[in-house]
Amino acid sequence: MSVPVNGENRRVRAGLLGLGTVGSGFIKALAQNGESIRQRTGCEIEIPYILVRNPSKERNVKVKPEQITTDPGVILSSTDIPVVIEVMGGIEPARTIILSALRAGKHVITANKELLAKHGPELLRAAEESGVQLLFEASVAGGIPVIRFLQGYLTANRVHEVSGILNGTTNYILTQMEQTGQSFAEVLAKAQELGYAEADPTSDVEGFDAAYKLAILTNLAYDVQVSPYEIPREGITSIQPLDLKWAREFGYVIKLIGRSRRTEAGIDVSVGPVLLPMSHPLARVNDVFNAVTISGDVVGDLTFIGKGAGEYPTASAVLEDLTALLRQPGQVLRSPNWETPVYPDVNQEAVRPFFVRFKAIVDTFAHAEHQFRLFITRSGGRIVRETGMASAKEAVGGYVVTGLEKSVLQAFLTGGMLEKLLHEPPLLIPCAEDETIDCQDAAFAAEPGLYAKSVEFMSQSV
Ligand SMILES: NC(=O)C1=CN([C@@H]2O[C@H](COP(=O)(O)OP(=O)(O)OC[C@H]3O[C@@H](n4cnc5c(N)ncnc54)[C@H](OP(=O)(O)O)[C@@H]3O)[C@@H](O)[C@H]2O)C=CC1
Ligand SMILES: N[C@@H](CC=O)C(=O)O
Repeated sequence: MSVPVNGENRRVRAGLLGLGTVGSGFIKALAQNGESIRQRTGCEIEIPYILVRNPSKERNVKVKPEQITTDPGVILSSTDIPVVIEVMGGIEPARTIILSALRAGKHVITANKELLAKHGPELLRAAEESGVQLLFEASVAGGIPVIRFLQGYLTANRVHEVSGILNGTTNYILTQMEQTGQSFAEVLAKAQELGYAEADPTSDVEGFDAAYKLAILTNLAYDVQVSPYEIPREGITSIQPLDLKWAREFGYVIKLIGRSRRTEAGIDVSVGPVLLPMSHPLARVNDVFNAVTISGDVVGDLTFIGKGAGEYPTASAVLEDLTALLRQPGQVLRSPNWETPVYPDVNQEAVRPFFVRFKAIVDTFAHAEHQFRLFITRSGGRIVRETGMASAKEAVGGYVVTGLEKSVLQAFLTGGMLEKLLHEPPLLIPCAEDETIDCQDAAFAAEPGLYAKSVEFMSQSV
């Protein structure tokens, strides 16, 4: 099914699947910029049908009642609708509808990272077989054109690393918890209100959403197929305002980072919280902003920063995909090749600094801490930063430990005697490799006690 080429001054009908945060943003942005899009592409965009689940729901955007439908068939069977825009989310029925649209010769634009990460190869194959485009700029990092960059520009480079802040909700939560001291639950509710979070926010806070996006970026960057199920993943639900406060006192901020790197053994890929030194370029990327750094062998490092969620940034990516189709209805971007499955290289064990926090009732804390110090010294590690506080009932300590592998620390913290002494599971977060730690280690060696601060027991509650 063809889309009119530039300059034909024709009307293009697109079917919209979903009228939630992104769908409404799309309609509003189209109303705002439809005329300038027409001038630039020669096409007037018309949305004859919008698929929703609940037709009687009140909408925060103006659409005509006759546009609303609950039947995807009206869009799929219309021969004068060459483009389908899927912003409904979830796997089914989105997968079946997109496959039907592609097989019916319609171009598809989607924001659905979960679907792409889990079923991307099947969808891309269907698009190729039908000679149509499957565009998905909005699926990663909201308004940042990172897909376009990987797929449309970086063809001559060999990319060796892709990393960044890939989830707006968690970045918003971490920033707001630190800056306002509000609880996790309060800030999450605000992120939902702002339209940043997924329909089930577990996907955001447990790191699934970032893993889907990282799988898409990894597949595009290295022409492989990494399953999101294989990506080692940790979320932010165990992080408390106190951790963010102490991290800052130690010279860090906590960010949820997705990172994939080509190694000899395959792809080293992971999603999880990391303490970034304040000097790190991503340390100042706050609130709903995302950042993606791509490292190519010829170009070096490129970092993109922009809003990663919310109605307008995401609508912008969807609308840009649509205008790209109108301007260039043939092959818009390099065909992705996601046919070679690779398994993440999960055996990477780096000796790097780690932030550790544990809590115990006051009576047992001193014993727990003594065991911890003994273990660190005997294992050849060092505590280079420490702090703590206590109330009448419980005490908590925060530390930066160097010289040990994660598995060694983890085995001690979660197994055996220490666990029995603790109030709640301990927190263990890696710190980004950075020269400052080495410098501080040197100072610490020269002047013991300069950085290791004795635990202050305060009367305020923990
Ligand atoms: N929110 C964001 O910032 C971003 C979201 N995305 C992705 O965009 C997609 C949409 O997200 P978002 O707009 O936030 O989601 P919402 O939950 O706000 O909206 C989903 C819309 O799809 C409709 N819908 C859902 N399931 C069905 C179904 N089975 N049949 C018919 N209609 C259905 C809903 O109908 P009804 O209104 O009647 O319930 C609703 O209008 C998701 O894939 C998400 O991951 C990507 C980037 C950013
Ligand atoms: N829930 C997602 C929305 C955009 O992809 C996020 O918070 O990043």
